[in-house]
Amino acid sequence: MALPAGGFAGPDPGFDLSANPSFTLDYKQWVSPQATPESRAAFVTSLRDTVVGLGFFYLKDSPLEEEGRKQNMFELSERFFALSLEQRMKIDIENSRHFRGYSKFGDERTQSRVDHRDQIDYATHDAPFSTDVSAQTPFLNLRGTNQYLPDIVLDGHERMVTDWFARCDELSFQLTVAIEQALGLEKGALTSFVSSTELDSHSESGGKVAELKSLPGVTQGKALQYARMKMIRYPLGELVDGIKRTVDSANANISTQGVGAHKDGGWLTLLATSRVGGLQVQDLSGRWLNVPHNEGSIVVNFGQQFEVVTQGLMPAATHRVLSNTPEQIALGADRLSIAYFSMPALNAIMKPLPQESFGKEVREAYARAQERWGSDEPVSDVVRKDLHAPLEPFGIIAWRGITRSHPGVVARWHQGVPT
Ligand SMILES: O=C(O)CCC(=O)C(=O)O
Ligand SMILES: [Fe+2]
Repeated sequence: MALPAGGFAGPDPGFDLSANPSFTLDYKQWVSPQATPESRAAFVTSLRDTVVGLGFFYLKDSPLEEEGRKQNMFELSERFFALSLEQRMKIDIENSRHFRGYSKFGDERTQSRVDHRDQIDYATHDAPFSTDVSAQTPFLNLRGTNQYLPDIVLDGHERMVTDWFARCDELSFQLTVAIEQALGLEKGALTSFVSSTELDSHSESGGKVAELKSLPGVTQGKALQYARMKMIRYPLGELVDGIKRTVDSANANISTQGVGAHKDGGWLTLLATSRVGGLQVQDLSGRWLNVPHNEGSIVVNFGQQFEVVTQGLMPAATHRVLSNTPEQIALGADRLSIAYFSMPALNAIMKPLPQESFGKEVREAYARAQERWGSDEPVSDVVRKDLHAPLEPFGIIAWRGITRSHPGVVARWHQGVPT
């Protein structure tokens, strides 16, 4: 197969995803007044190639770019991180048994090593389950309300985050519809279990990739829709908020781990970046590729439940963020990002689809990807099946992922609860 324009035949540590046009998809081809059946078909074809080949791509001209929305969110993020630590700690994540709120610098770990970032976590805003019910089913503690600073301290916090979250919900739904087509699946096969949009309003069939587990305290047949979002900062400097950057035991250098190598645990991630780079994705052969900020685009990638459903045909991309690197120090600015994670419903049991359900185009695209990256078996810095739990509801996986990232919340609210 001919290499795509921009070529990357051999190992090239400097390879940059934005340099190759085949990794940028145009959302206007899929949803916009100008979209035509031909442009929609072209979008589905490009999506199939990027999803199967890497699982990481830029999406340009999505609604998140409209009306200055993205700039306004980054401006909100800058205002938040400019507040004193004392003010930021008013919404400390440890105040919340639902794992929502601010985590200070150095509090999070990936693969047992410290991540050098601080962030606010949000999730679908819902009335919490009673403590009786959630004691029986610990992951029901994930449902609940967010923490926001009052407008007088951070003007627009709740309003802007709520708006961004809702738009990401809709965008992730629209992309999931496109993915159903890219995989040759029936309409509703995926959307009915992964979207935060109400089940019945969109789906026609459903029941293909998951079933809902009945749980005490939960109405039979009701999907517990759930998504998360984070506003993240990767600050420069060896000392942040009085906390020291750690030293890498392997080489005695100051750590550049912004967030360590991982695969997202859920379904689909929408990541808005600011101009400071540092994000990298691992290709199928294990090489790290740079994913710099691309003006007018967000980054989209897939989580491990996508890997489960496609039986590994579409591995979730392993990625990481380097921070406080010489390039970033030269730029003199912190990296900021806003990540939205769509997930299966908490009570959905995801089922691998039989291989025959994928169209032959999918298998062909996979063969092309293996050739492109020179790899038969995907190589990753993350253990295989990290967050897979066959025959268990997704909530168990979500609970496992979040409890290992935030031991402080577990110590405060969930001592003795299985994680
Ligand atoms: O901040 C970024 O650019 C990536 C964040 C990320 O991968 C995550 O939080 O899962
Ligand atoms: Fe991630």
